[in-house]
Amino acid sequence: MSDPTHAPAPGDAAGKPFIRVAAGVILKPDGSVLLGRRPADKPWPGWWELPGGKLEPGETVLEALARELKEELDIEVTDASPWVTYTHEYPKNIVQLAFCQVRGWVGEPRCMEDQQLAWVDPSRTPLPVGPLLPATEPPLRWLRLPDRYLITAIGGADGLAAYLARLEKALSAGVRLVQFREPAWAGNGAEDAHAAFRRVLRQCRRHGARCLVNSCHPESWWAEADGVHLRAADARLRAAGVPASGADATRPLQSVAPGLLGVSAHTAADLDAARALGADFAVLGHVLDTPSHPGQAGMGWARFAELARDAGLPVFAIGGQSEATLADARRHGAHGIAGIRRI
Ligand SMILES: Nc1nc2c([nH]c(=O)n2[C@@H]2O[C@H](COP(=O)(O)OP(=O)(O)OP(=O)(O)O)[C@@H](O)[C@H]2O)c(=O)[nH]1
Repeated sequence: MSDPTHAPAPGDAAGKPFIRVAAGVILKPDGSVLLGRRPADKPWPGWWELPGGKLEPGETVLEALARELKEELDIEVTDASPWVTYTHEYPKNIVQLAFCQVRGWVGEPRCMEDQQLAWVDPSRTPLPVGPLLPATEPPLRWLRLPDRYLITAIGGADGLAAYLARLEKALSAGVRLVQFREPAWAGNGAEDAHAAFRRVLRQCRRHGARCLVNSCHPESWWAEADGVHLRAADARLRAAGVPASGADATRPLQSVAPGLLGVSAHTAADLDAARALGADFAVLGHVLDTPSHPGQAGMGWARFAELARDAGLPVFAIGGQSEATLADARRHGAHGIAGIRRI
């Protein structure tokens, strides 16, 4: 779970200058990301950051990004998409950073401003460079989140063997984040579902994948998992400090469920709750029509993009998602895709 104090765009309530910045998360196909070391003549000299800089008046984020990466690295951006916009309060100013993923460019990045450059594998901890600017730590952490999130729909004991075979295929194909979610388990009740959860967990761990447990399951299971995924209503109650039935909403989540914290969201208020709780990510939808919500139209990509832009944390798109929609999801600001059937 991350530090919950970073709300987006608090304005300059503290009387500090408010600065808007576009920062490039320049990614090679092997997952490595480009960092730059700030030159000696700038504030925070020697600290590492993502390439980018301040928006000029009238510029969009993507325009500022393209200009800055040309000036700083001498590359032409050909494929960039918004990712997470995050606000950090420094002692002297408030910086709103629009982190954008850059997956296509022309030219070889080179130092144009006396900075030092390094390609690093974000999964390595500690990173093999010096200290990162405080506001640059969250995006490096978010890069460790897989971009596909599989949610179980086993149904009951009768379906378990077939499901485990499907899960094995998904894990072998590279899925590294799974959520056990069985709100209507059919069979011999909770004990049976608990045994199924443990089997799913073991299978995930054999592949180095993390398995979160949905908050529809008893709190007593949560510490066994690699994190918890809160339903939207549970997250709103917890964010408001209201005790939920069957769970002690006032107990700090970290003490009940160490590890990752995911939150389901359908509205801006749900995303606010996710951020207030310091969630690592949210799952927003449903975006496209899906058999899980028959007769209910999806929110569509335009609304998804609008909500994701202000979320302040990585957002997975859910509803009608599959490998075929991953590029669309990224273009609209998603970190990745989540789903039951086609992940
Ligand atoms: N490009 C970039 N800036 C960041 C990151 N993290 C972070 O806090 N910042 C802050 O965002 C602002 C970026 O502005 P900038 O690079 O255009 O300007 P600067 O203050 O370095 O100097 P300058 O305006 O004199 O060139 C700085 O205040 C910097 O501290 C990051 O990862 N990348």
